[in-house]
Amino acid sequence: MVAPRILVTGGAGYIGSHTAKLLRLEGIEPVVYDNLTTGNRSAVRWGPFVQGDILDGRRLIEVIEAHQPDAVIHFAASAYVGESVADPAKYYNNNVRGTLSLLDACRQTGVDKVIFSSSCATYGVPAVLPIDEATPQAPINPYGKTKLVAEHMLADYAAAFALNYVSLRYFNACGADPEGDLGEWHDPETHLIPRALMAAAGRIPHLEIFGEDYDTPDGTCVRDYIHVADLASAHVLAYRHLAKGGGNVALNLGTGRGFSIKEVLRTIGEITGHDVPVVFRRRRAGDPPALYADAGLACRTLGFLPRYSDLETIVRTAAPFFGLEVRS
Ligand SMILES: NC(=O)c1ccc[n+]([C@@H]2O[C@H](COP(=O)([O-])OP(=O)(O)OC[C@H]3O[C@@H](n4cnc5c(N)ncnc54)[C@H](O)[C@@H]3O)[C@@H](O)[C@H]2O)c1
Ligand SMILES: O=c1ccn([C@@H]2O[C@H](COP(=O)(O)OP(=O)(O)O[C@H]3O[C@H](CO)[C@@H](O)[C@H](O)[C@H]3O)[C@@H](O)[C@H]2O)c(=O)[nH]1
Repeated sequence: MVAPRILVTGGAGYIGSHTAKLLRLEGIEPVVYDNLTTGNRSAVRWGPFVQGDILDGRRLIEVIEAHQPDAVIHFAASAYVGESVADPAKYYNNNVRGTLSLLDACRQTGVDKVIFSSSCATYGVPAVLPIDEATPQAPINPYGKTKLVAEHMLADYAAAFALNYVSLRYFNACGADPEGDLGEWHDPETHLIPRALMAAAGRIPHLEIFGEDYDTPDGTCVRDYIHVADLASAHVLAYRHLAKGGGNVALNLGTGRGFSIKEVLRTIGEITGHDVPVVFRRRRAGDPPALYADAGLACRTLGFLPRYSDLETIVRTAAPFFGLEVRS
């Protein structure tokens, strides 16, 4: 039997590169399609690389015709909440227009399975926690709105054309490849855990904490931190679900536990032996106070069970990329 092949848009990025590695280990060839705006060429090591933009529909069709993938995993997007508030045009263009361009290329070439990177940012400020998939989706920032539009596009294309999909609503991706091959390499880096590790390592003078006056137990934002290796495994499971004729579905990918910024910093101090120097700033626009998942549906539908997503393992795997030793 010929090995399955998957087109991985955004496969040079953080979550995409970890997923490409796992696909290869699982006997599936990842063909990475990425414009390298935030991704790294050096992170593409487990299959062919094509440099291209999802907005370029003609090129997408050429690449799909050349490689004949069985499915697409669609990571490529602009993905910063704060930036999306300042520059919504960038987000509507890349995330909405880009996804439309990709879905049209799939339709024209007969690719009928799509796994999409959605986000808990589509829920906005939920009335009830934890967030299950029936929670109303009312995003409060342009980034979350573009992800919600893309989810709607998938559902409408699936209803009208021969398309099957899984939308995966990730909570906060973090950590690094447990074997040390890949990490989170963004420039500039904006995410909490890498910024905190940079501050602990003395690479930046301090971590800025955006808001200490939220209605949360210690006043800082609460998030559900899910290890990137667990996210990668969910994509393999989602592909297998579609390959065996499983139905269209949107699933939360989280742990079910929320941690405040201060709790994250405490774990970093314990594991690395370095305190994180902090300064407090005002709230960042577009941030909900608390987000954590009810992750039961992904478990029931895909058999998804996080293995690496405790804060200690997250910090242990990520810290070495910032030159920090971890305590045994
Ligand atoms: N990091 C998180 O916590 C998180 C949480 C929820 C959802 N997501 C979603 O997961 C996906 C991957 O996120 P990430 O953290 O790995 O981000 P990332 O920035 O590391 O990866 C995105 C990749 O897409 C590529 N890309 C962007 N626009 C493109 C375009 N027009 N054409 C081709 N390639 C393009 C980038 O070069 C990069 O390699 C995104 O869709 C993001 O919205 C991320
Ligand atoms: O230097 C920093 C960086 C972040 N934060 C705060 O830490 C929390 C987490 O922020 P960040 O790591 O930037 O993640 P999110 O803004 O939650 O967004 C990430 O997680 C979302 C799901 O929650 C994804 O959809 C996005 O793509 C991804 O960037 C937020 O309260 C931030 O305000 C700080 O206080 N200081």
